[in-house]
This record gives sequence, C-alpha cells and structure tokens, in this order.
Amino acid sequence: MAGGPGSGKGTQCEKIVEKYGYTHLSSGDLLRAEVASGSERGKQLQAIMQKGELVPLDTVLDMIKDAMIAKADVSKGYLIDGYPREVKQGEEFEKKIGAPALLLYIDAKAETMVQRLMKRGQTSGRSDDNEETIKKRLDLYYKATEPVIAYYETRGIVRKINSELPVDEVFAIVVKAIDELK
Ligand SMILES: Nc1ncnc2c1ncn2[C@@H]1O[C@H](COP(=O)(O)OP(=O)(O)O)[C@@H](O)[C@H]1O
Ligand SMILES: Nc1ncnc2c1ncn2[C@H]1C[C@H](O)[C@@H](COP(=O)(O)OP(=O)(O)O)O1
Ligand SMILES: [Mg+2]
Repeated sequence: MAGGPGSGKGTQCEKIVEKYGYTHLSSGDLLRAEVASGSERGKQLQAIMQKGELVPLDTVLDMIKDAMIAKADVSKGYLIDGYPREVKQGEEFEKKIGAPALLLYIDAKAETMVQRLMKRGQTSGRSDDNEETIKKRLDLYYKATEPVIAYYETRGIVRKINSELPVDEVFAIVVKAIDELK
C-alpha cells in the first residue's frame, strides 16, 4: 500500500486486516518499535525520522523481511504499509522477496494530508507530526514515492483509491479492488 503521509494508509490497513485477516506490516511501525527499544540503531533512526527523511533502504527491507519470515507459517497474505517509498525499494523487494500482487494507492490532496496530520499530531505523540516535518515528508513523498506508483502502473497492478471520502466509503473502494483480485 502506498500513499502520502496522512493519506489514510494505516486506517485502511486496520480495516483490511479485520475483514481479510492479512498480516499487516507497517514499515513505520517496525521502525518506531526499534526506536522504542532504546537501541543504538533506534536512536539513529529516530533522528532521521524526526527530520522527515527516509531511513536507509537495507534497514527497512531487513525489518520487513524478518517480520514476514516470523509470520510465514500462519499468514494468509501480507499487507505492506508504507513500503516501497522509492523506486529502488521496490526493485530490491522484488529481488529479495518477490513481486506484489496489488498496489493500493491511497490518494488525497496535499491540503487534506496536512490537515489530517496536524490533527493526528495533537494526540499521536509522533515526533514527525509537526508542521515543519510534515512539509518535508510531503515534499519527499512527491519527489521519491510518487514515481513508485508510475513504476507499478506499467504492470497494471495499481488501484487508485480516492481517500478524500469518509473512511467507510474509502474502504468500500478498497474492498472492491481486493475482491477483483480473487
Ligand atoms: N477517509 C478519511 N477521512 C477523514 N479522516 C481520515 C480518513 N482516513 C484517515 N483519516 C485520519 O487521518 C489521519 C491520518 O490517517 P493514517 O491512517 O494515520 O494515515 P497514514 O498511515 O497514511 O499516515 C488519522 O488521524 C485518521 O484518523
Ligand atoms: N519504506 C521506508 N523507507 C524509508 N523510511 C521509511 C519507510 N517507511 C517508514 N519510514 C520512515 C520515514 C517516515 O517518514 C517515517 C514514518 O513512516 P510511516 O509511519 O509509514 O508514516 P505515515 O503512515 O504517516 O505515512 O518512517
Ligand atoms: Mg501510517
């Protein structure tokens, strides 16, 4: 699943897990867990995330791969949230893990994403939900992550979801995209 910061990826993933039982792996959550562990690597990651930058590719991919392996016995399929964030990440994922079946592209206007993140920032406690970092994350999203969508579009696996709608209406479109796969 791809989409800008605050577009609603996490919200939709939660609903997908509830309905389909897929294994949800959020690169952001995995990174935040490493930060919370207080490890030396966590400290380095925290500094990068607070600036709104991307952490090194190998770090994220290794974390995702380890999390996938840990769930391999019981998983009905994987829902990967927030990865790939740059074309290189997509290429490396295919080399080391495999090709995705579907890319859900959760799409909202920049203005909407900023509003949602500022609101989320009031309660999230996330060090990257502040005005300055949000701006950097958005810029980076348009520069690095949007090209990922074009990369998968050539293979016909992208489903663009209008995330300006209320959560349940967004989810209805998501369900249609997933059910078409089956
Ligand atoms: N369709 C929607 N309409 C209104 N608010 C939404 C919608 N989807 C998500 N939100 C809110 O926007 C914020 C960001 O959503 P989140 O799922 O955390 O996005 P992401 O994981 O893409 O950053 C959250 O506070 C969430 O409650
Ligand atoms: N695939 C990835 N590659 C590099 N950095 C990543 C990453 N996924 C997450 N990060 C880092 C940089 C992000 O700004 C930060 C938060 O990610 P996130 O929780 O997925 O954000 P959001 O759900 O608000 O879009 O973690
Ligand atoms: Mg999220």
